[in-house]
Amino acid sequence: MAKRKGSKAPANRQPKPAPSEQRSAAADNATKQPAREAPKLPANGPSFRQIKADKVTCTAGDVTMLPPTSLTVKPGENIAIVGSNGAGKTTFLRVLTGNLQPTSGSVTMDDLPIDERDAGTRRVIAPLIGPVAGYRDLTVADHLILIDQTWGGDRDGAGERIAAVLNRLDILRFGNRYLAELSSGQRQLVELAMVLLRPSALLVLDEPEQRLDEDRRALLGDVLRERADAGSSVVWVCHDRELADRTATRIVRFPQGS
Ligand SMILES: Nc1ncnc2c1ncn2[C@@H]1O[C@H](COP(=O)(O)OP(=O)(O)OP(=O)(O)O)[C@@H](O)[C@H]1O
Repeated sequence: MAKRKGSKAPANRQPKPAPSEQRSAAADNATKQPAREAPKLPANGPSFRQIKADKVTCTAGDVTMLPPTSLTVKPGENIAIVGSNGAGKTTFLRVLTGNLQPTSGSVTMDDLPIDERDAGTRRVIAPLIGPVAGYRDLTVADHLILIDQTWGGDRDGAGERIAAVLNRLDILRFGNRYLAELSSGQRQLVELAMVLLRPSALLVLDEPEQRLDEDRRALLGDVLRERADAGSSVVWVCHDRELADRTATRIVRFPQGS
């Protein structure tokens, strides 16, 4: 039988794995790390001196989505925003992260305007606001590798970094699952892993305690405290007042002045 020209690999050389196989190998490494006492996650991002929202408002037609609100965030702060449904908390997080332009007022980082399309803004702020879209045919570890590599992680260290985040959130065993194979609480933890993994100096989280049981809420509190202790900052909306009280360095009630 005729052989196709050049189809035979040299005997002393293994064929190179396809990029997708390389990624899967890294994913396997990420999920095969031995279970151990989860160490604290290192602070892993750039820095800022001050992020300042100055009298921002948002309106849509005759609806006031956000009444005048001001907030200054400094490194190491862990600020929990609390308040009733419809008070404008999510709207404020979107304005703070540069996802939504305020109708009036301004948001600046070190005196420059915030804009989520700007790479400098995205390097500093890691938002988790609303549901995260995922790929049906990528596992949890595959998603994390995508994020790690997109944010410039070195390839050799990816498995270890991903295992550390999964381990810290006690979800290492779900690394090889598809997102559709997770419970809503497990999915919430995976989405948290996605923002914890990437470099940032400010985490902005909308109700990260949602769908978590009591133990996982306590774990979430520990992880957020660690981030702030390491000099990173956190601004999060929380409907669990007890968790907010024992976790945050500052509580801000919305609407302001109420
Ligand atoms: N796209 C929109 N168009 C018009 N009004 C909106 C829009 N999105 C939100 N709103 C309104 O803006 C106000 C603030 O909404 P927002 O989601 O910021 O509240 P919240 O404090 O996060 O509430 P919750 O605690 O229920 O999550 C609400 O009255 C809401 O109905």
